[in-house]
Amino acid sequence: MRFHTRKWIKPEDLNANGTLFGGRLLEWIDEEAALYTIIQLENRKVVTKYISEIDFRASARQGDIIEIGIDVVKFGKASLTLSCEVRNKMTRETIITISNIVMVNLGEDGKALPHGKTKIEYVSNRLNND
Ligand SMILES: CCCCCCCCCCCCCCCC(=O)SCCNC(=O)CCNC(=O)[C@H](O)C(C)(C)COP(=O)(O)OP(=O)(O)OC[C@H]1O[C@@H](n2cnc3c(N)ncnc32)[C@H](O)[C@@H]1OP(=O)(O)O
Repeated sequence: MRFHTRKWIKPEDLNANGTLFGGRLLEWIDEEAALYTIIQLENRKVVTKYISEIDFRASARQGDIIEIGIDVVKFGKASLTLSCEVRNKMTRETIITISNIVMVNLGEDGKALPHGKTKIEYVSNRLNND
């Protein structure tokens, strides 16, 4: 799993217990999954279709740095299924895991459209193919 993004927990990210607000973390994960999908499928029109069980295993506190990891579970026809792990950068403790996030590639009409991708592509590979 590659951990692309880091976030610094600020006062506005906290819940009433003084720990990281779960809704904020899910917002960051959704954005990360969308960006990952946009880059992999080379299409700006993608949506989140389905998110499986979310296991909050630990929390984070103000000042902590967390990192968000995304991996590909499978390439479907119009879908891309991702998994996610968020961990504390300092302690390496896992904060959350999500096994399946299904993103769907859309056409101009807003309907599911096959993306034609079958494997992860890296920028360096794309540049070599140009
Ligand atoms: C380079 C940088 C650029 C930067 C650029 C910035 C832009 C930065 C903007 C980012 C922004 C992004 C967006 C953020 C994430 C939202 O916030 S998205 C908003 C929340 N999501 C939605 O509103 C989606 C609403 N749902 C829908 O519109 C329709 O259900 C959909 C997605 C079009 C799918 O319709 P459908 O009739 O179910 O389609 P269908 O063909 O049956 O299924 C399509 C695929 O989904 C799968 N699927 C369907 N239902 C399920 C299910 N329940 N469970 C699992 N899989 C399912 C199917 O198996 C199928 O997979 P494939 O076999 O094709 O691989």
